[in-house]
Amino acid sequence: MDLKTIGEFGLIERLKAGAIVVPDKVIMGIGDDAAVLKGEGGYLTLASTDMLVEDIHFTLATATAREIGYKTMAVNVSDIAAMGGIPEQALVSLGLRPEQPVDFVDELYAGLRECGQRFGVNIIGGDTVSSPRAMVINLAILGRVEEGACLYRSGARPGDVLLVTGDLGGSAAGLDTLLSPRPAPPEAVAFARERHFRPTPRVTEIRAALPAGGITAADDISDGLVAEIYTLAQASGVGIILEAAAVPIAPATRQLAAIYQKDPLDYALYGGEDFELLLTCRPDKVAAVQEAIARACQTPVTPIGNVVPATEGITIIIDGKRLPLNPGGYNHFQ
Ligand SMILES: Nc1ncnc2c1ncn2[C@@H]1O[C@H](COP(=O)(O)OP(=O)(O)O)[C@@H](O)[C@H]1O
Ligand SMILES: Cc1ncc(C[n+]2csc(CCOP(=O)(O)OP(=O)(O)O)c2C)c(N)n1
Ligand SMILES: [Mg+2]
Repeated sequence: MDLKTIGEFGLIERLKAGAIVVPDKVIMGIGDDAAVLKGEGGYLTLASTDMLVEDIHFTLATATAREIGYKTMAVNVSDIAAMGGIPEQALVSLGLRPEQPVDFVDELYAGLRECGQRFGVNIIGGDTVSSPRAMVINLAILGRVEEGACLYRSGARPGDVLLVTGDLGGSAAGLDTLLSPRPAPPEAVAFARERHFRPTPRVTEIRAALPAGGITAADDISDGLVAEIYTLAQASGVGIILEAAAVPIAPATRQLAAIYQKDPLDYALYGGEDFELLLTCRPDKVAAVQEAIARACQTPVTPIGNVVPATEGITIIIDGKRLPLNPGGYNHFQ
């Protein structure tokens, strides 16, 4: 049996067995955006890692070293945000071809530091090795969250409202403009490429929202909204109704979808790499959460659906009809 058969998530399921040998400090191991460990001073410790591989996550033909660095830090910070946490420390590991210019690595680190500076993350170590072919950059991140405030994927309950920060599909639209350039309004292209290369991890948003209370679960959108809805629903043992018309899509993303003859909803549902937060919230707290985030920043927070009992399944309302939500999204190996 090869990896294509079981896919990325089938593989991760297998890796869980026997992984924890000293459970004392482990509150959450494999299975959420970050691992959760017992910490000190009223805080839990968060730990996560994400890797970017040449020609899978970026191509050197379309991405600058600075963009690759920025994005590597941002996607990791996003995993800490998805736990409700504050990012703090990073370790960076590089696999580089010997011919790669030194300037490239300098710029990569400029990007890493730029994003690190923005979110208060130190680079405290890492590893450097040669790689015969694809370039690889891995970042491991540590953060912290107050005991009792940590947000898991498993906390959603029937009756909760499904919320999403920002807007969706911009990153996928940006990828189209990079991989197959077509004549398009420069502002739309710039917007979408910014979404693709410099996503904003939603730390400010979630930190502002937590004191309002009522948020029951969180997950960041790396593999696509639908993939994360399935992940969250499965972890929480619930069903979901997604309201297609409510999914926030920026005008620039719609413009590009028209140019690429794509359905903008497809970008938003299946594109991935938006690094927005998918949240569930008790219905009586939605307004308070929205107000708390509005006080802290400009990022919109949009209700896009409802949590229902698992027996109702995972569905989407399109044009007034409730249909099964087709699973899909990014899966390494498939
Ligand atoms: N090779 C691996 N060994 C152990 N745990 C892994 C491995 N790959 C992924 N995981 C864990 O599986 C879970 C799901 O991973 P993933 O879907 O990549 O999360 P995310 O989308 O938040 O990065 C996480 O808890 C992650 O730490
Ligand atoms: C050249 C190129 N092709 C395709 C993509 C799209 N893409 C690559 S990985 C990915 C999903 C997210 O990456 P993953 O490693 O699964 O992140 P994680 O879920 O671990 O956070 C997407 C949409 C891209 N960014 N660049
Ligand atoms: Mg991952």
